Amino acid sequence: MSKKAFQDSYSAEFSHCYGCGRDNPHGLQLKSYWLNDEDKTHTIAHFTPKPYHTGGVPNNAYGGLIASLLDCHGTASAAAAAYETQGRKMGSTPVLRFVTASLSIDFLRPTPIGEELTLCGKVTQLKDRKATITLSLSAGNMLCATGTMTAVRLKSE
Ligand SMILES: CCCCCCCC(=O)SCCNC(=O)CCNC(=O)[C@H](O)C(C)(C)COP(=O)(O)OP(=O)(O)OC[C@H]1O[C@@H](n2cnc3c(N)ncnc32)[C@H](O)[C@@H]1OP(=O)(O)O
Repeated sequence: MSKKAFQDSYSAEFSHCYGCGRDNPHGLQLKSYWLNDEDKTHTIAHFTPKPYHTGGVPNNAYGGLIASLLDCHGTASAAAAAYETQGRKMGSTPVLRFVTASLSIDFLRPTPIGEELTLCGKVTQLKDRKATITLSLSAGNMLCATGTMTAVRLKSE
């Protein structure tokens, strides 16, 4: 994908996140995007779990991995939506950076290892510093997990 990922617009100080930091060689380096340029309401990311991401049951991904992926996709989606609402280019200052205040996940069925996963997000509410995001994770047409997140924008100081 040639488009710039949301996380690639994070400033250097925010680029070491375990889940999505481009400067963390030990991390997952998740990259999130708008689903398409016309409809900037839905976000998407992809990730293929490696064998060492197993939760112990052979060929099934670790639940913590799924939580990490949804965590980073959700906060990135919140940031993108906040910039969009303000009509600003992502990454421009003052920086709009969100952290997870709460994350609830339903693990609907086992998530396979070695298959490309699709993460989807939608910011359903954005009010002052608080965003509500609905999330999903699928393998092919199989919905494996859904989530709801509250993300809070960091104060500028
Ligand atoms: C940054 C780089 C990007 C990568 C991010 C990856 C995602 C992560 O893993 S982030 C790490 C995990 N998260 C954290 O460590 C956050 C720890 N918690 C905190 O720092 C604070 O509790 C924080 C920032 C969430 C909220 O504190 P504070 O800034 O004082 O917010 P506060 O003014 O109390 O509340 C703001 C709004 O959020 C709501 N809120 C705060 N906490 C919660 C919560 N746990 N659940 C639901 N709503 C909440 C409040 O009710 C309030 O809403 P409203 O405006 O409607 O009244």
